[in-house]
Amino acid sequence: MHQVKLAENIYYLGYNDRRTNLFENIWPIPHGVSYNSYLIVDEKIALVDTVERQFIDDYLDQIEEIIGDRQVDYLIINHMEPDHSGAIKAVKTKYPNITLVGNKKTFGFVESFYFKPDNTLEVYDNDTLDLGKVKLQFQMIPMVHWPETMVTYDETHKILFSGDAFGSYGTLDGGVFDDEINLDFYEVEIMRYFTNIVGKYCPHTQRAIKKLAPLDIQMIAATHGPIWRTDLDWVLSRYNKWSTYDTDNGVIIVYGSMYGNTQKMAEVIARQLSERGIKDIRVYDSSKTHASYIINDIFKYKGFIVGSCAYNNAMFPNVQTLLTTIEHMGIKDHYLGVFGNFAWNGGGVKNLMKFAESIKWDLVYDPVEEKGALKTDKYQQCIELANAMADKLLAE
Ligand SMILES: Cc1cc2nc3c(=O)[nH]c(=O)nc-3n(C[C@H](O)[C@H](O)[C@H](O)COP(=O)(O)O)c2cc1C
Repeated sequence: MHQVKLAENIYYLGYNDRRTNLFENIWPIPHGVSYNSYLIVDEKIALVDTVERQFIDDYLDQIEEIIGDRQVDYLIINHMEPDHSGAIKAVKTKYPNITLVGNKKTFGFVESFYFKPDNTLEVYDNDTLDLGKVKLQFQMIPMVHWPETMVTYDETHKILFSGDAFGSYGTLDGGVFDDEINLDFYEVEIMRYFTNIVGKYCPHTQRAIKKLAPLDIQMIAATHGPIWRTDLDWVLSRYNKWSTYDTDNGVIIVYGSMYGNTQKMAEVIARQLSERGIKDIRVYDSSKTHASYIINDIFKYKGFIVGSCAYNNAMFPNVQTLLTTIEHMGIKDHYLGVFGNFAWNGGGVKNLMKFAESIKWDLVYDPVEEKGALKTDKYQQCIELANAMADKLLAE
């Protein structure tokens, strides 16, 4: 097997998952995902995180191929989510004297998921661990994106083992380091990973970025996606932009429509936005496009216009699911427009307005609600809604 090294004695031990359709059983991963673990072979031997359980056998074989009959002394647990902690039990069984390195919260999770840990090293901010040539330092970055999350910094090689922070969807198809890969592919995958998985924790991400800023980081080795050793700014600048809700001047229009009346309103609004010079307009049918992609675009563009037909006194179910996810993520700082369609007592727009009240985005125009086919009066209001959105965006 190829041995991929980050430094003379630091090995990449990663696996590509091209079988799983939904990450966390929610988010589509048509281009798969990698689970990255790292092995540091020094006077002491340390693993940094493990892999998803389907890869356990080969993972243990790979470790043995590198270290022979030496023992692994430390397992550093930056993050306990099972896609990285899945092999902990197997590693402990194979190397029973191993010391688990984590923080106060880590070991509680180890007990919840696997076993009561007996041999542990509890670390705090700035604590260090000496492996011989390699000196490791620990920093806590809670809620990026679990409570126990921490990062491990190799002071000797200036490598940041960052856990899920700076991770990406997408398998590593041969290329492992950023300079081995055409990054256009990851442009989409890394943003979707951030917005889907870490997006709820933007303030925590900002705190983490500021906390890690004083470190001289020459390489970032995350638990998913490429290892960054050449253009670190590529990933750092993007994480910084997204986690500050820094959006561009575009509009996402999402609708829920059974028979096309709500869709028609969406088309009118989209065309008027275009006539006003807005170039980035994305129109999505909530039944067709997974929330993963729509949420991703909400992190890209400042304008969001949502429409729904009335459906059993409520809004269209797929729109409801999307809005619940957006609300739950607490995405901030957008312009909002609302429209819909009904036949008797409504339910769509009424409930869209509840979303508007709770999300507290800037509602640019009164909600537009048509009964059945789009007629002149409401057509005009769709135009005015689009104009109000364009006015806001063009004034930015
Ligand atoms: C299953 C179903 C449930 C509906 N529930 C409501 C409702 O609760 N209130 C209402 O005013 N109209 C209701 N309607 C009527 C639709 O909202 C109306 O026909 C609307 O024009 C559909 O918009 P669309 O063409 O975008 O699907 C319902 C229609 C269907 C088929």
